[in-house]
Amino acid sequence: MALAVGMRVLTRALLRPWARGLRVAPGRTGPAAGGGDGMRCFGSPRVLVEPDPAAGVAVVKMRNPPVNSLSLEFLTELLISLEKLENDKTFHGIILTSDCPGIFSAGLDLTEMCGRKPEHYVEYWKAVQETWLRFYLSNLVVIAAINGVSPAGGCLLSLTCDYRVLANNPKYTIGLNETLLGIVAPFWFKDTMVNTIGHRATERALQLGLLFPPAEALRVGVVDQVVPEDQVQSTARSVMAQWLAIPDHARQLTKTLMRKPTADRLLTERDADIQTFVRFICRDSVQKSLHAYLEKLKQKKG
Ligand SMILES: CC/C=C\CC/C=C/CC(=O)SCCNC(=O)CCNC(=O)[C@H](O)C(C)(C)COP(=O)(O)OP(=O)(O)OC[C@H]1O[C@@H](n2cnc3c(N)ncnc32)[C@H](O)[C@@H]1OP(=O)(O)O
Repeated sequence: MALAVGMRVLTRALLRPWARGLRVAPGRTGPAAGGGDGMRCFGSPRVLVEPDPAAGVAVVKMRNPPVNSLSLEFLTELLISLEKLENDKTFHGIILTSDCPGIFSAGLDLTEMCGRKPEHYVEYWKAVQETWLRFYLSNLVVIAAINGVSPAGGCLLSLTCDYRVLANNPKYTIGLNETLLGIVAPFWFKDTMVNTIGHRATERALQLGLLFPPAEALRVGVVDQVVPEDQVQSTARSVMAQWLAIPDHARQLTKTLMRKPTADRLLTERDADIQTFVRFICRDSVQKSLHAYLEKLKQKKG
């Protein structure tokens, strides 16, 4: 309880400067808006929220084209949407999905980690930490409907969810591929993966930077279910119904029991983790690797 309140205060303090100037998307009644009860879609430029109040569920669609890279602004908007839904007693569950065809999320925004000042890296890393903490510890049931490729930070975001449904498309790979970029997944990325697939599988996946296609992702346990692409949303909804049928207080306390030790490790080492990130990302060799990787992505088109 104290942790939840502390985190809210912290989020508000962290978000205030970034949130300035954020526009709320004009409301419209969407197909998932719960029929005739008049509740409208809301959100922000990069996050569309489709509420279904009758079910107590909101579909949160990431729409930061072209690849839903997790920029500072996008993370801020995601956090604001999450907080808004958590504070509204109508909602007990969120389905996190993408509005960008074929891409769940390309992970952390490489342009936030390249050629910037150290102060920017501090601000960015705080936002990445906060996003992980808030999603990982959310009292809501959070289900990822993974309808696209999901490397690195995109995979991490899905690992904060309580359940992952992946579309069965061989292009939709998922994993923590940081080593392929010449960077190292921080301890809390690693811990989240260990909690999901175990130590040995994580050791292999992280060292080799493995991006698992659907069948492999299911076999190793990175995702809980693989379904035909046109059934991802409906499957996420039926899974949500099962989770929401459990007495909420018992489920929430159990989630906290399972996840708090992992979250506490980052909470106690937060500042040190920021320093580690900034020192690491400022290294010439790391900047060179990231620039070269971004260049390779751009040249792929040519
Ligand atoms: C001590 C701790 C230290 C460090 C820890 C740091 C942790 C980092 C974790 C991360 O998340 S790093 C990011 C890892 N992400 C990736 O490796 C994914 C890279 N992207 C791709 O593989 C592909 O873009 C895609 C498979 C996601 C999509 O492919 P496709 O549909 O063919 O699109 P394009 O490749 O043409 O990309 C379109 C456009 O978007 C830019 N872009 C792609 N990914 C990112 C990204 N993560 N950040 C920023 N920008 C990205 C790409 O450069 C293209 O830009 P244009 O200007 O050419 O349009």
